[in-house]
Amino acid sequence: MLELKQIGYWYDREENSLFKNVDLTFETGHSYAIVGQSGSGKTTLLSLIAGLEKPKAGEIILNGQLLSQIGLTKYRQKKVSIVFQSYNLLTYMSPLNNLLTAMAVTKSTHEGDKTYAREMLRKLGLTDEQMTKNVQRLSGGQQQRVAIARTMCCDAKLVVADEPTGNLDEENTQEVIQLFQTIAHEQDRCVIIVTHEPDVAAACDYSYRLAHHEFALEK
Ligand SMILES: Nc1ncnc2c1ncn2[C@@H]1O[C@H](COP(=O)(O)OP(=O)(O)OP(=O)(O)O)[C@@H](O)[C@H]1O
Repeated sequence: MLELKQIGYWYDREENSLFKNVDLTFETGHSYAIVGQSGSGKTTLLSLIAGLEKPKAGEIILNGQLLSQIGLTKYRQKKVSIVFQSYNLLTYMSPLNNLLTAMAVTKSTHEGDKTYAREMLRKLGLTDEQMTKNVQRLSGGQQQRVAIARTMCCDAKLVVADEPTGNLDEENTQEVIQLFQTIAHEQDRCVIIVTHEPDVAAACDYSYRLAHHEFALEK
């Protein structure tokens, strides 16, 4: 589904490349962890995959189309969905309105379908009452579940997450990992997670380690 071909990236000078000549392939129906030391460049790679930055070398190809052909704006709107450590919800809205807004902005096939949005939130463990109160009144684990439900309401087959369990306790971490597995396996999406947590990496189908400017498949 997603191919990275000979990707290289540096911030200041090419001699200081975080990584170069990276060839990676990601498929729908699977989850992938990206692990590696702090500062090695994991978030940077994710920002290239999310279309937030352009690679300095190489090409990113989605279903046979170059990202530059798709256009980064369209790519970010329709093709990729991002889950952040800090949830990034619209804090002045309810969970339900967060989902409806995302569905409208991304022109999801479920746009305007309140019943579907409610069903996703219910599936992720929110009560009818929690769905309609301000998101800031929910716990961190509940807010992250809303962020994941938002992804499930959008059509993007590619889901990227940067330390999505970084703010969660052990129990919520396990639940969130299972939700990502459901998104990958039951919704046939491609899930790519940057994580420091060995448990999260172990739960993913595959794990790539970034070390010495290269990615190696660990499992
Ligand atoms: N906008 C920027 N300008 C210059 N250097 C940057 C910028 N963003 C990140 N860096 C540097 O690039 C390197 C990789 O950063 P990145 O955040 O991708 O690493 P990471 O592996 O995700 O780290 P962590 O696990 O600590 O989040 C770091 O040395 C960082 O200081």
